[in-house]
Amino acid sequence: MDVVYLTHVHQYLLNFKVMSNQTHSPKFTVTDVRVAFECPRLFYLSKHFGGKTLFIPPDQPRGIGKPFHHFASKFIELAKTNPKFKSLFKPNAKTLDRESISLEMQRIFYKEVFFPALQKVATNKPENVPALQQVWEGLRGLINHWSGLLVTNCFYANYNNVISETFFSQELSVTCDYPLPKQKAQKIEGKFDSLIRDLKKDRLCMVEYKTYAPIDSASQLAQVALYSYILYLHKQQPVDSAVYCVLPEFKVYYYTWEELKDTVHELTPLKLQQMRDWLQWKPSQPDPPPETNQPEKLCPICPQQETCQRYFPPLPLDRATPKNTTDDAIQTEELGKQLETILQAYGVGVDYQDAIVGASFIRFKLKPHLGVKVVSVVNRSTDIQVQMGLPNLPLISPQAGYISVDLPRKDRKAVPFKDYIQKTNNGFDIKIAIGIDLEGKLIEADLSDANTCHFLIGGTTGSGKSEFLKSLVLSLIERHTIEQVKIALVDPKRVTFTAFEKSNWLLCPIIKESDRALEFMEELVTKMEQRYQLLEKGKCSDLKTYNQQLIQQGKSPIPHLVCVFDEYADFMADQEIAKQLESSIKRLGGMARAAGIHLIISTQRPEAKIVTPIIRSNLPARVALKTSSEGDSKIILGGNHSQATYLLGKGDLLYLTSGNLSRLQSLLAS
Ligand SMILES: Nc1ncnc2c1ncn2[C@@H]1O[C@H](COP(=O)(O)OP(=O)(O)OP(=O)(O)O)[C@@H](O)[C@H]1O
Repeated sequence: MDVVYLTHVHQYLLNFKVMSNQTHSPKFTVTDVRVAFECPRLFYLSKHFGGKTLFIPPDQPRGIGKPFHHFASKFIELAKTNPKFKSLFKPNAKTLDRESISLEMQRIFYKEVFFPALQKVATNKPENVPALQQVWEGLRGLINHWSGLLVTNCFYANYNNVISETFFSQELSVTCDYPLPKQKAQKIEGKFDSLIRDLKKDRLCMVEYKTYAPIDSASQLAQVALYSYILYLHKQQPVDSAVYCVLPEFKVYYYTWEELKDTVHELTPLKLQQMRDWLQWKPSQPDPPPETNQPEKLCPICPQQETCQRYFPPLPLDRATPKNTTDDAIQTEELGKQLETILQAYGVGVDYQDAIVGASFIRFKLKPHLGVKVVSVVNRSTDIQVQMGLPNLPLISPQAGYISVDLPRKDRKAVPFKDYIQKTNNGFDIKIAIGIDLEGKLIEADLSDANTCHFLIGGTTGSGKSEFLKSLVLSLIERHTIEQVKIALVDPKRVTFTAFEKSNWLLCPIIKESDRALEFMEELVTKMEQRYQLLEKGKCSDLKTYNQQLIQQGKSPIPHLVCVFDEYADFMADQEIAKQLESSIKRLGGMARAAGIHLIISTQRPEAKIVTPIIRSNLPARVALKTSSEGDSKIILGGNHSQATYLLGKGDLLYLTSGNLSRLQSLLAS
């Protein structure tokens, strides 16, 4: 045990003595409330011993929060006082160009404030320069966003006042006595980053900056809801909230006061009471503050991991939660009942029917009472997330006879490839493995079927797209001979398909360059045309029948060709290449199935300009792994299918074929 830790414990015991003599409760900050939502143990440790409380994902920058906050408020200060900023908004609002205003504001701020500071740091502490460069990246996004707001506000305010009316105030300390049951109250203090006004909406908005992408959106919501509430008390008017995540890329999470006001009263009193109870706990007592309900996500990046492990050692075995199936079933039943109760509390009457435990999530079946609309359950997804402490919104969908609410499993299981796919010969059926359904059944797609002959696959980084593509290719290899199928792999990232580099099933070496990819797509078109001529001669409608004919004549069949194209967005940056690629996909998509040629095209960035309508309409089957937005999900799955954004990543996927959407877990091949 180190000395610092022992000193902390000693300090704590002293504090504890003082605290336990107090009759009134300790003060909480809004940050304490956020931390308590994220992890009661981290809350406890930070209140007693201090220390860091941010869960920063490992790949994101550290130590830039303070300088970022400093420069963000410097920017507002400069914008309010420097006449050059004002003059940018002098022309008629209709003629203002947001982009050039943004660049000009960045230029002035860089010259007058940021660059001198950077120079100083470069001279005195050159090791801090990279961090400052990241700060600048974040500031650019922020200034860009604000320029948009200022331009809009110019329609509603005189150019002279628009800046001061927009940036209402900064870094303001606020406090309130939050009412608790039995006439008690809890003092809460907080210091928010900025208060701005959207003149179009005629709304104040509290802004929190974050220099990393927060892991737990539920606690973020609880935090901003509390700020909005305190500000509402102070200002006596509705106050929206926004979280600006400035890095790794600028993103705004916006919550209206109407969305927040219920949240705050539903969540805060119970949490405040729990926080008071947790703080009373002493190491010698039973029932310490519980661990976070997202241990998999948060514990590995906990800033006080070691202290926590020392302070809250695992329970002895006889007290640890038993892990037998009866208890699992009881827990599932309890969760189902909890869902029922939560929805009931919002006036949404449902009956919990039963649950199916899948590899990565549990599907709860809820039957809405007669007259209860499905949408009223869907609309409560944020409340379910917050009340049940879920890392993401749950996926809620109407099903035949019930509404399904999918909640993530804490102990999710991988589905090993070898358990489902054995070396077999599929004969003329060219099938690929998609994943395992809730009943544990392998779902496959037959590439000869017009609905599943070509695939569009999308998913953000970490969604499990590469693993999915690998298991798909392996399922072809394991069950088909090289006479039945040949595979072409296009891999601009150069790392996805390395395991297949020497495979006998490859039609040609793995394609990594855009020129070669274009050439190859042209070759596929030519091959398709040649095959059509053969089919015509043999009077066959497709390759399957033609091959049957060949085999009857004692000849070798012609193999199906499956082209798996990873990250094709990388090739769409160049307009000329994009056009040619699109034209090949169009020709192949429309006709290649009959010739036994199949396209499986995947992208990490399913943006409209990459997944163009032509590409979409020629790739009928879709697989969406977790996407980074609802919009991306809609682009892959079409229509209004925004669900892929609520998937859990790591191979959790939605498979759309002939209008049916199924949630599957992809196979993991070692
Ligand atoms: N089917 C699966 N079952 C269990 N874990 C999986 C599965 N698929 C992926 N994973 C896990 O998720 C992580 C990310 O997977 P993968 O590399 O395939 O993601 P990706 O979407 O291709 O992301 P990137 O584009 O960043 O490589 C992997 O480390 C892997 O361990």
